[in-house]
Amino acid sequence: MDATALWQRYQDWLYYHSGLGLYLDISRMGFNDAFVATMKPKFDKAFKDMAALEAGAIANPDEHRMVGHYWLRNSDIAPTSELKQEIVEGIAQVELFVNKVQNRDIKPPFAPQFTDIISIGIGGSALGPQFVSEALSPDIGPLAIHFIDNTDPAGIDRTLNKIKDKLVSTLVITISKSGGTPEPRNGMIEVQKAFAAQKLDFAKQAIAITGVDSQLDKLAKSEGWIATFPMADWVGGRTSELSTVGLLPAALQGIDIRAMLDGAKVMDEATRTTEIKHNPAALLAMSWYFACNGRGEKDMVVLPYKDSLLLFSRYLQQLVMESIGKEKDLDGNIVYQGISVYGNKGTTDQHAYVQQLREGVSNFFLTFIEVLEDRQGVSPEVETGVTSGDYLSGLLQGTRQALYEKQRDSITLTIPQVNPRTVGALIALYERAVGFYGSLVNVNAYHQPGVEAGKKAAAAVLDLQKQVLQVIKDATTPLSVAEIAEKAGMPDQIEIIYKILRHLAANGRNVLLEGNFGQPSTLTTSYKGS
Ligand SMILES: O=P(O)(O)OC[C@H]1O[C@H](O)[C@H](O)[C@@H](O)[C@@H]1O
Repeated sequence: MDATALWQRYQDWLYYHSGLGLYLDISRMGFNDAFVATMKPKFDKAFKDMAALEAGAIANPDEHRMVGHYWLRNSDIAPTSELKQEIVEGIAQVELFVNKVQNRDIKPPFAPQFTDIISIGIGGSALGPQFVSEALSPDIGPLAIHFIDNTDPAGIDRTLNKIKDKLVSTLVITISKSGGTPEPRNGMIEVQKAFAAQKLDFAKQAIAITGVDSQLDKLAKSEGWIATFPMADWVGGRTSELSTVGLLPAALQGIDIRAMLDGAKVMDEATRTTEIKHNPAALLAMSWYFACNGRGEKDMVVLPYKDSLLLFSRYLQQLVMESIGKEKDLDGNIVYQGISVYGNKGTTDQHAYVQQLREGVSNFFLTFIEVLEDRQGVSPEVETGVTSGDYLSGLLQGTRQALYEKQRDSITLTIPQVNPRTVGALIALYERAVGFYGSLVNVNAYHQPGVEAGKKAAAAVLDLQKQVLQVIKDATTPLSVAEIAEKAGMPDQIEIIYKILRHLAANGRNVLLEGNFGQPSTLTTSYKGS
C-alpha cells in the first residue's frame, strides 16, 4: 500500500477516546473488509456473551462461578444489591485501613509507623500489584513495596536482606485467593521466621487478602493478624488487580486508586458498544483473531516504549495465556487454543531480539504501546533541537515502519501519560479484549485447569521425597538409585528419585551422593545424619 492509501487506512480505522486521550491504531494489521464481515456474527455472539456475563451469568461454567471484575469499578451494575454492597464495603475497608496506617492509628508495635511493605503472592496475586507499582508508585512514597512472588530461597533471602533493618516497620501482606497455594505459604512462613529471629511480633504487622474461610484466612484469624480482607469467588486471580488485591497495596504506596477505578470504568463503558469499529477491545480482539487465524498461529509481542510500563507484558502474559490457552473448547472439542505473549520494552528490545522480528521467522504480531508525554517537565536537548524523548518516539515510528516494510503486522496503542487513570483503562481494555477473544474462539476464558495438573504433580514429588528419605535413613549400606526406587516401591519413578537425591545432596540435607555424576547409574547414596 502506498503512503496515501496507508494514511487513509490509518484514519479509517483509528479509534480515539477523547475522555482518556487514548488512541488505538490497527491500520497496520493486514485484514480487509471481507475479513471484518466474516467476524461480524462471531462478535454478535461475543457481545451477547459479555452482556450476559456482566448481568451475572455463570460465565465460568467449570467452576460454576460468576465473573464479576467489571462490577468492581461500577458497583451499580452488580447483579444484586448484596454484591453491590460487598464491593462498596470492600473499597471503603481499603481506604479506612490505608487512612489508619497513614495517621498511625495502625502502626507496628516497636516503631512509630510503617515504612515498608512485603507483598507475598504469586500469579494473579502478584503480577497486577507488581505492574501497577512499577508503573505508578511515586519515587518517594509513603510506603516502599517489596515482593516475594516465588518459593525460591535465594530470592526470598535477597528481599529480606534488603530490608532486614526495616523489618521492625514493615507491613506484611499475604495475598492468596485460594489461601492454599504453596509458594506464598512458604514465603509467609519464611518471613514469619525472619520476624521471630528479630524478636518481632509478626501477627501485629501482618494482614491477609484471601477467600473467606480459606486456610490463610483461618490462620490469620487464629493468630490475631491486624486484618483480613475478603476476596470474592467471582473475581479471578488474573482479573483481580482492581479488587482489594491491587487496590490495597496501591493505596498504601500513595497511588490514587479512585482514579484507577475511574479509568477502568470509563474504558468499560467504551468497550460495551456493539459496533466493532467503535469498540477498542473488539478492535484488539479482532486484530488478534486475524493475526492468529483464530488458532494461536502467531505470538503477541508487546512493547511499551516507556520504562514504567515494563511489567505490562508480563502482566498480560498471565491475563492472555491463562485465559486463552486451553485444550478444550466450551463444547468439549480438543482445540489447543492460545496466544503466546512476550515482550519487555522499547527501545531496549530493539538492541536485542527485534533483529529476528524484522528479518527472521514471521511468527508474531507486535503491539507498540506509546506514551505521548516524555516526562514531567522540560527535556534537555541531546542534540540541537532533539531530546531523548524524540529519540524514543522516533525509534518507535521507525521500527513500526521497518516492520511494515517486511509485512510484519502491528497494533499501536497510544496513551497521553502513564497515570492511575490510563493504567486502569489499559487493564480494563485488555480484560475485555481477552473476554471477547475467549468468546470468538469458544473457550472458557475464566478457568485454569492446566495449572492444577502441575500442582498435583509437584505435591506427588514432595511425598516421594519423604519416602526416599525414609529409605536411605533405614539403609545400613549405601544404595544405588535403582535400589532406592525399588525399596520405595516406585521403580517407575527412578528419574525423579535421582533428581530428588541430587537436590538434597546439594543442599546440606545429610544426603551423600558418590560415584560418577555423569553416569547416574553408578551413584550410591547414604544418609549422614545422626
Ligand atoms: O491467589 P492464589 O489462590 O494463591 O493463586 C495464585 C495463582 O496460582 C494459580 O495456580 C493460578 O493458576 C493463578 O490463576 C493464580 O492467580
